[in-house]
Amino acid sequence: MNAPFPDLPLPLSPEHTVTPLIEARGLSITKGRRTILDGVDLAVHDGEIITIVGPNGAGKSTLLRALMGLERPTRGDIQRQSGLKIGYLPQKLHLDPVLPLTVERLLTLTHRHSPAAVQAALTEVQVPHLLRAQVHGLSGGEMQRVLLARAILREPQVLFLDEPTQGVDYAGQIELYDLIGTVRYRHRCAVVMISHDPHVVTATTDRVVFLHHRICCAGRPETVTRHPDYLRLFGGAAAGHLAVYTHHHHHTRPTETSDAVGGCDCTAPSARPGSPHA
Ligand SMILES: Nc1ncnc2c1ncn2[C@@H]1O[C@H](COP(=O)(O)OP(=O)(O)OP(=O)(O)O)[C@@H](O)[C@H]1O
Repeated sequence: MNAPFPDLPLPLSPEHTVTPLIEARGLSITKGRRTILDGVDLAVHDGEIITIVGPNGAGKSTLLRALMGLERPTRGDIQRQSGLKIGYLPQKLHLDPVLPLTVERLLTLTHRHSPAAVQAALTEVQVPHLLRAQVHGLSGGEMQRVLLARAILREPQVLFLDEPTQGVDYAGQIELYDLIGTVRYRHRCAVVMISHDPHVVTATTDRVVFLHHRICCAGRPETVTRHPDYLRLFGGAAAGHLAVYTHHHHHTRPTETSDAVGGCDCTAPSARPGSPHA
């Protein structure tokens, strides 16, 4: 596994370590009587890869959508750098299974891009041959690469990826995470992604945020994966996998990421009134 562009230090410039691209403070979202997010503080800095992990229904997609501005906070606020350009790979794309749709058309459906740009994006995600393929005939891994191409075509400053490796086998997942790492360097963008498989992702990320409606712990992958709350939910096997698949990217990170923070009460469901566990 080669580290892409290992000589390029990140974050990209000192001022970016000070002013985040996006910052959520005390973010809470309730739907009906359910608390989906509860007092989440999270800053996204230029050039970093943040991975949000957590069990089903923990609020990961809701947090991603809130950071993008697609969900309104019930409490707290989210600051976004003005004119911020984002790219989004959604968890589900609702496409009419009856209508024929080529990859080329999918990539230009909502935004105009030159044929050269479309071809370049497909080449970057290593599926240049799929330009004229029908979307409905793509494999899971091909579809995720096409959706990644669609997201990077917008030259985003922040790339939001909601489970980018779903439907992809284990070896394919590692390749895809490597590709995401390369995209981050090539496009100089931050990446915020959700993963269901903390085993694989930990080595490709600068910072892991372990979410269970609130942030249970956050920090560098090797620290979070040893956190008692993390081990309680994902099991000790996670730490073992980390040893198998480890990158050694030599770049700097914002200082706040240097240690795991936080403590989770997710094993004490009824601890707080109005908690989502109640
Ligand atoms: N509009 C809504 N109304 C009521 N509940 C909702 C709504 N949207 C999401 N939820 C609930 O909020 C919880 C968090 O959903 P979310 O999709 O953010 O979780 P997640 O961590 O991404 O889950 P998964 O890993 O299964 O994709 C879920 O229990 C979901 O059913």
